[in-house]
Amino acid sequence: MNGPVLEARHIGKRFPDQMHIPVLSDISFTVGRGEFVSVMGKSGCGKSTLLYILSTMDTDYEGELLIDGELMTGKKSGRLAEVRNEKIGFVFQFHYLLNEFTVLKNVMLPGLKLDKYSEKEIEARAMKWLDVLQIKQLATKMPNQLSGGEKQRVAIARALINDPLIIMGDEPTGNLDKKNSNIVLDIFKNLSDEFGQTLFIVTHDPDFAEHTSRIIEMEDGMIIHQKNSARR
Ligand SMILES: Nc1ncnc2c1ncn2[C@@H]1O[C@H](COP(=O)(O)OP(=O)(O)OP(=O)(O)O)[C@@H](O)[C@H]1O
Repeated sequence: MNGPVLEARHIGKRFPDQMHIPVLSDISFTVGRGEFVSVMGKSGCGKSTLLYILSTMDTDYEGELLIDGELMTGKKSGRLAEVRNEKIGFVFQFHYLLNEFTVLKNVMLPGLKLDKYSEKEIEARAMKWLDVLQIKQLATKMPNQLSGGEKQRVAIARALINDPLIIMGDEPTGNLDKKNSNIVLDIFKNLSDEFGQTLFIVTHDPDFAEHTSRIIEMEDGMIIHQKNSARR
């Protein structure tokens, strides 16, 4: 399909214990193929809540969500899990690598859950991404032998293994020092520029956001501003 990768239509959210205060109100936007979008806003403005809805993990919201032109709202949990596994790659603030497996196996795991590629292909793809991210030499290491920045690069390789339509990130540089944040930012820019990867990243960091192609700015659960950055 050639329509938007992601489309939010008038999304709203209230938590059951605080029904009178909307945490999100009337959030509407689309993300097109190959866009590198960042979402900025002060702590508590609703960024993580929004990402949880966009990634289909929270199904209790107002409005509609479409991924790759398919309406997600009201879909059964089985279909939502399929869409998550096939179309979305996740990168979080913490890497969530499994300490009992090697780097290579960690990157391969989401691929092994799907029938999309054979095990041999998954291994080749994992090695390709480890190479692109310049951590191929770490393939046989265990996660606890890596630095924080290296772990986050492994997490990015893992997010790429199923050739996702979109990568969603929740503060992926939030736990990194400046040097490693810049490495991760360069990786995302490279994925966007060289591979046409669509990226949707929640961040606190204005320096990071400045390098994305569009910034969605939120305040008190609403979008207050959207701007295309100077980058393109
Ligand atoms: N399960 C919940 N029940 C009730 N209120 C919640 C729940 N989760 C989040 N909230 C409230 O919703 C608002 C938005 O929270 P959210 O975590 O989405 O903000 P955020 O912009 O991601 O913040 P941060 O940058 O600190 O991660 C906050 O006021 C928060 O207290």
